Amino acid sequence: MTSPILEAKNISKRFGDFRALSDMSIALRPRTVHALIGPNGAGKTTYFNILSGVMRPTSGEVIFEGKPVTPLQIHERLHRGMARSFQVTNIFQSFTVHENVRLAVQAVIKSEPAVFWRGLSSRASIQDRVEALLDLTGLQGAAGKRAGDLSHGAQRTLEIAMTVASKPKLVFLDEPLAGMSIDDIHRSKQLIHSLARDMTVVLIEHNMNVVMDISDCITVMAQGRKIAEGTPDQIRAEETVRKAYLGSRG
Ligand SMILES: Nc1ncnc2c1ncn2[C@@H]1O[C@H](COP(=O)(O)OP(=O)(O)OP(=O)(O)O)[C@@H](O)[C@H]1O
Repeated sequence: MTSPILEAKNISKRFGDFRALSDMSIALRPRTVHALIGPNGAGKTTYFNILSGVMRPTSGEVIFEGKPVTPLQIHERLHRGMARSFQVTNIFQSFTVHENVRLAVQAVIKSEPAVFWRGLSSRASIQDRVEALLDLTGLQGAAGKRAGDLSHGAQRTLEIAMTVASKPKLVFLDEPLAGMSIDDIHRSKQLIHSLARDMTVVLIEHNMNVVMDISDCITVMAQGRKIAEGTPDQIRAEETVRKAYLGSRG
């Protein structure tokens, strides 16, 4: 079996006396889509923040490609190949789509070790990378538009283009399909699938139909614990999952 690209071992998180996460372990296989789901307050965001480096755990360890990354900051994790989306607030609304993507590519070149970006510092290769990202995300047609004039769905897609500018090996997407129209959801599902050809995708998503469609593996959380994990078919068949969701609605 392939070694996991990311592992979390026995992660716990306390906020004062409140235990938000208890003993959460996970192992992500390379080039898969892995979803975190669970009722409101289950601890998904806290776990996501700890895995991606926004927050430190109270105890436990995060390991990327066999090396501990628990104490590393986000930018240090980016150097290793872990990227995370930060919602549309990262987009420059008055700049064009092309300019936004170019800025993301240039920002990575500035911050990355030369070895990672060797051959990508010339103007032509920056342009090539921008075109490749626009192509990947289907945003070529909108390249000259002001980002602020895009639909919500297209802005989220732009955010993904900017997040993967660094060619990460692992990308964290926080509710990438939230607030999207049906058409946008369909396009974004295909985009997430195509990302997983080159990288591992970890996402939090509330739309269960989408999660079932696009995930290779799903971790179900409730009250700060993992209550189930498996393929969409395995999760559908889990009685504990049904109970957790019904419990949260009832
Ligand atoms: N900074 C914090 N200080 C205190 N409690 C917190 C903090 N962040 C989260 N919590 C609590 O931890 C629990 C888990 O929150 P978290 O946001 O991780 O859940 P979630 O599964 O992402 O929920 P949702 O689906 O509603 O976003 C909640 O009870 C929340 O109130």
